[in-house]
Amino acid sequence: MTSEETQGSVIEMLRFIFKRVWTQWPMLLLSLSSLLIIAGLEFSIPQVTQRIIDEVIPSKSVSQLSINIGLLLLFASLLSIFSYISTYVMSRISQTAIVELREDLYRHVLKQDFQFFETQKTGDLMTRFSGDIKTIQDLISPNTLKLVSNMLTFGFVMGFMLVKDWRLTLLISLTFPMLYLLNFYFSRHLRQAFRKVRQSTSKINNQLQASLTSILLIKNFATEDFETERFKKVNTENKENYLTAMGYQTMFAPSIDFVNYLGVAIVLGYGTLQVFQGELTVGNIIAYLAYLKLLQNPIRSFTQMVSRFQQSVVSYERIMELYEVEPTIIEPQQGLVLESLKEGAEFSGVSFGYQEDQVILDDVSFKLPEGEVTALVGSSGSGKTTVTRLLTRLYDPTSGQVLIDGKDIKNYTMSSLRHNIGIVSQDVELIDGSIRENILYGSLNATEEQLIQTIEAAKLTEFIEELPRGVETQVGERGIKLSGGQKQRIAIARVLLKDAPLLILDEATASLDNESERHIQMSLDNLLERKTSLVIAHRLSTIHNADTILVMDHGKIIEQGTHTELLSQNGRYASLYHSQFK
Ligand SMILES: Nc1ncnc2c1ncn2[C@@H]1O[C@H](COP(=O)(O)OP(=O)(O)OP(=O)(O)O)[C@@H](O)[C@H]1O
Repeated sequence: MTSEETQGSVIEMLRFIFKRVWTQWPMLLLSLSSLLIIAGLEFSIPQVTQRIIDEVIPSKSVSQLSINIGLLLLFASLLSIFSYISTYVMSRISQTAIVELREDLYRHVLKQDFQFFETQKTGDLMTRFSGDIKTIQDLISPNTLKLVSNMLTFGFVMGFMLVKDWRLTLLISLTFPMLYLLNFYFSRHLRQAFRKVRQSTSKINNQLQASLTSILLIKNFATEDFETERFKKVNTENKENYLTAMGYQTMFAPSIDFVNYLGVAIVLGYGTLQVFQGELTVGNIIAYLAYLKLLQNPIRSFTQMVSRFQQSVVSYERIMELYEVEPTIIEPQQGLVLESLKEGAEFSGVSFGYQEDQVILDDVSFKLPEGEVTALVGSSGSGKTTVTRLLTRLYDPTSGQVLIDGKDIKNYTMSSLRHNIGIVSQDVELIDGSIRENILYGSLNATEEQLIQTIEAAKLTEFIEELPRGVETQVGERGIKLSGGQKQRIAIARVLLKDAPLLILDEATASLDNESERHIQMSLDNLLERKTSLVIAHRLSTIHNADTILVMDHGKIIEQGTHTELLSQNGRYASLYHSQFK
């Protein structure tokens, strides 16, 4: 990246931050006015010191001394009070801005297409939310504001010194270009180094996330050492990147210090010569040394800020990358609200691929008539789950239409469409909470009575009654404390309670033993009787009674009919069926 691009990003970042803090302008104004007062006070204190040395000491006047010491203490206490105000107010501004940013980003990320989450690494997303936002938070900090107050003081002091002794001021100013060059050199390297640190931190998070979510796989295959070795690699990479960054950062401060001492030497050397000639007083030199510090402070904190800026720009860009992603599955401008299902759903000439030039569904057409059970069977990978993803608009077809009640589903608002569809999928997803929270998820207004009826219908009553804490039992992260069948039944209960008119059961009875399957099948049959449904099953025994069975192969519907019709056709369905029941 060229330095112009870097500057562009810095300016964009500052604009971005400014927009976020400006909404709190009264607070910001309060903080800034405190800073102005602080700058004035910092400038005035050396004046008092100089007066004591040059005027009070020769006059030997105790009353003058008391007045000046009193003034010094007054300035010092005001300095403390205003520092407190500006720091506290700035912390509030920063916290408020960051909370809003985090919320905003969360909302933006949740809005993204399903595909975004399938391709994005969770660990990387987490780093952007935690680490990168924290870096921006550090930038909107009291320390940054301190830089503003230092700069104000710098302005006061430079003006004053130029008027007092322009030659000395110019001599000190000679050190400024050196500081600029040092800044320029280090900032470039620091920026690149911190980008690498962030990237390797993301890798660590990804690896952690991947192994913690696949812990069962790791245990079963006893791959702990293998995983630890992989972790060691990314961890070491992170250490090396961090050390490179630290190398630059630690070289940075001493180089700046050296140039600062050069300034001290100039003031002492030039100032003492002037005292020899009677042009300056000792008080002047002491005041100038204090002022030199006030000139150096901003540069010192500026140099610290440079590294913070480098990190922040990297983080800012990573956050912006997230903001720049826009969902492609979007709501219509004035979407129709799907109230309920009247005619049913239909796939009309639908083709689809997850990537360009990929054909997963090839000109698929079929109907899901209202109130009927339609079953979808076919070999693994033939595209059954993909059909359900198009029906719920997780993806849009590349060509053709998915219709509900005769209208393309793209016309409906996303929430009304999804409210009308209930899904029990292959991979049951439970939230980390109680059984109650899991069943009520999505139907928060359900009554206690409805909850009990649902538990009964899903054949969960006995299981729940045996638990010491009943429905309040925590299911553990990702339902780890439950059996596959229990999880499945909770998921079925959740959909039962949602009471959506269109149901998708994707291998809904997959993890159930014969006993529970019979139980659940009964309640599912009751449920299906009144609903329009699409049932995906590998076990053909579960779909005998379906009104229509669709047979899918390599993304095409190759047969269609009732169980008896399809058996008599002696085609693909018949051979699948016989292979399961011979
Ligand atoms: N997110 C994805 N990105 C790319 N390809 C995918 C994705 N999801 C599925 N596929 C591919 O699409 C094809 C159809 O997958 P799908 O899950 O629809 O099959 P299925 O019939 O439901 O299989 P199964 O019965 O095994 O669940 C498969 O070849 C699969 O590899």
